[in-house]
Amino acid sequence: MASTAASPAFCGIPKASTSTSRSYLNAPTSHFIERTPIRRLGFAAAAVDPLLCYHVATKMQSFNSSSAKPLRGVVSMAKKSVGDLTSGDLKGKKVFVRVDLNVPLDDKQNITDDTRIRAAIPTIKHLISNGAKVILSSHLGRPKGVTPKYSLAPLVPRLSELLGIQVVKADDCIGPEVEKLVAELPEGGVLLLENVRFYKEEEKNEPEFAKKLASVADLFVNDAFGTAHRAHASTEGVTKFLKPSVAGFLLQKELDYLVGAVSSPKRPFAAIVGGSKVSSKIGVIESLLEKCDILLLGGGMIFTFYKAQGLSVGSSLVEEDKLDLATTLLAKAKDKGVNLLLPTDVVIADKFAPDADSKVVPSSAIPDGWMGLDIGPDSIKTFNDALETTNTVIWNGPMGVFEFDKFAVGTEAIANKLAELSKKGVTTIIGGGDSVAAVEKVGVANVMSHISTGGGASLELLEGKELPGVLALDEAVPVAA
Ligand SMILES: Nc1ncnc2c1ncn2[C@@H]1O[C@H](COP(=O)(O)OP(=O)(O)O)[C@@H](O)[C@H]1O
Ligand SMILES: O=C(OP(=O)(O)O)[C@H](O)COP(=O)(O)O
Repeated sequence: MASTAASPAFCGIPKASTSTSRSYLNAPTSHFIERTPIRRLGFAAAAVDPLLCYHVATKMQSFNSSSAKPLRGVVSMAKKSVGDLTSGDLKGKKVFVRVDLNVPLDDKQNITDDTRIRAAIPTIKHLISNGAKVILSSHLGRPKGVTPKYSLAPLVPRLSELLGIQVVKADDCIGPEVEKLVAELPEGGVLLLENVRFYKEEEKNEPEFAKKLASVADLFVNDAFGTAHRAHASTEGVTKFLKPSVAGFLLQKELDYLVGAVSSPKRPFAAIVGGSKVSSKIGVIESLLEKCDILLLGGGMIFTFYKAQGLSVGSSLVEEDKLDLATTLLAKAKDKGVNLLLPTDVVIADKFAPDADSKVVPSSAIPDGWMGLDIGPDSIKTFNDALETTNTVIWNGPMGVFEFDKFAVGTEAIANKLAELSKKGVTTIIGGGDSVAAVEKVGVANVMSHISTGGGASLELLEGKELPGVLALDEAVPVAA
């Protein structure tokens, strides 16, 4: 399924050969709005060297955006790593491992991008080779209760193939069946629990639920960087019941790069925010205004801003309860002198489909019944000109519904621009499953400075927020000088 030719940027992870766009063409609209369908990763598997830096900076504070000096206030908080654990710590031990296997599945439950599975492998292999009994936990999508299409069952064959052993799958994530399967697990065996979000207690981080999850294990490894910004039972709650609780290799690598990159960015520093998780990400814009010199908005994010300005947006994606926030953000950008650019033209469609009728219109002229699915050519030019002046760019969220070729132009143009800038020495950071999928689709992922598995997580890091899934982990024992 996967080619074996690993590019330098992918640091040893075999690259998937699956197509990422066609497989979404038959997906219902809700698929695109509800969850991020494509996951890609860069560096993760790379350095699974236990002697890597364990000092993970997890806490950042505000800094002055207008300053050309390095950003200040990054506090380093060293976290214990799975690489710190000896064979003696692991052999025969039941290890609860939180991974982010939130991969896209097509209508037939085929995995259309296995990057996040591949990204999880190094930590799991390390545990297996040290004789641990591995209990894997993940979410998939945003199910409301038990929802068969969000079962983790379709992941078992690929996981088994990549690990070279048969992974056992539980039908639940807690309860007697799980206890029995864990009891039967041999040293070096792997059990995959069912989607942890089938329980509402997961996202509520209910202690009793966390206790039940933890009850089958001896220690905890968190390797789910893409979910590290969520204080959920399986990311944060279980740490109250499992000691040690340590960082996995992927989590560690992501933080090592991202914290360094955003603590002292070369300026001008630009952020590009798009995609469809508007309510999750619009709040990030406020803190980006404190940190960035240029802010470019695209994707499904923009219509809430247009509507807040009194423009009609047809049937485009809008978060009605964020209109006031959008107005405030526009005013704040002006006050702070941040160059916040909204697209001046958009590609609109008469339906959410790859074969929709489409046309380019000014942002102020979206007719009723039409929806904006991409940024237009004038906007691409304006965005490219603004990006030309930058020295660091972080991008999360596609500029349009790039899964449909007709609406992929804006996203592909930005991907190409960032590739061009990267080759000239600009630091380019791409975060989020779909954004990374987009640069992959264009074939320029390899030239970017950093490819991250987490969109929301990387933005929250940039915001200066503490990631609860990291904060809850044990602190590293200081190394003697
Ligand atoms: N104008 C738009 N309307 C609806 N969905 C959009 C629009 N622009 C982009 N999207 C969708 O946003 C999704 C990605 O959003 P998001 O999950 O926030 O990004 P990431 O996975 O990179 O973090 C894609 O599936 C894309 O189709
Ligand atoms: O896909 C994810 O985040 P991302 O789209 O921000 O990269 C993670 O799996 C977290 O999913 P969530 O945003 O449903 O908590």
